[in-house]
Amino acid sequence: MYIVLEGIDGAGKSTQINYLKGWLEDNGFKVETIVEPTDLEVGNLIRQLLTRSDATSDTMQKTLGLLFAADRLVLMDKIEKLESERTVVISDRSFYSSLVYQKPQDWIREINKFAKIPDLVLLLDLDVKKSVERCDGTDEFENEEFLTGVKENYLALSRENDNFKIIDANNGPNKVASDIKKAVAPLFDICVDCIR
Ligand SMILES: Nc1ncnc2c1ncn2[C@@H]1O[C@H](COP(=O)(O)OP(=O)(O)O)[C@@H](O)[C@H]1O
Ligand SMILES: Cc1cn([C@H]2C[C@H](O)[C@@H](COP(=O)(O)OP(=O)(O)O)O2)c(=O)[nH]c1=O
Repeated sequence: MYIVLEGIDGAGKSTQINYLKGWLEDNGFKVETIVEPTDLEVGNLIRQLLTRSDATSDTMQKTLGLLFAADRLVLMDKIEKLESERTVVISDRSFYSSLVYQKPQDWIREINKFAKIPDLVLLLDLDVKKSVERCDGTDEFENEEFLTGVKENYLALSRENDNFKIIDANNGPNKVASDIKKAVAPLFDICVDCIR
């Protein structure tokens, strides 16, 4: 099982992944978490480029698109191996992030053709103003105008793909965690009514 948390910067992905991992482990499942970009060589290069003032330029967005795809490629074997060992994989971001942050979208789809399609995408939908408030502003993407476009792109993707479930990330952490559990429970035959 390959589950992905998506959402704009500061939506609560890292926070919720830890809750979800613990809950699934309490229900008897083996769980591994991964994050994009990785902390490997390509991922570290990406994080450096994200702080450049021209990070949102057309050329840099194409460069970043290629680098994110290269960084992701390495993860595909890891996901395959974990799934073969019946381990649940929960990822902080996926190729959907490239589709909503980079452009042109048809080209991004092309260079990510290798990427595995998640069984479930939990889109943590947060108000853009809250996102900017929560972020430290180190990367160029963390501005209201850019993230407004990203949020719209996410919602468009959720309308086009039936593996997406939208979670209201404007609520407190416990309510968000409860909504995520209710969305995930059916995949694991866990009783939804037992979730507080
Ligand atoms: N539901 C929430 N309500 C208020 N603050 C939150 C919530 N979830 C996370 N935060 C805070 O917002 C910031 C970003 O959370 P994080 O989980 O790192 O988001 P992401 O991984 O999506 O960037 C952190 O300071 C975290 O403590
Ligand atoms: C995986 C991925 C991330 N990103 C962006 C989203 C974030 O702004 C940044 C990742 O930096 P990060 O600090 O991990 O942000 P977040 O905690 O919000 O995930 O890279 C892309 O633009 N394309 C991608 O394919």
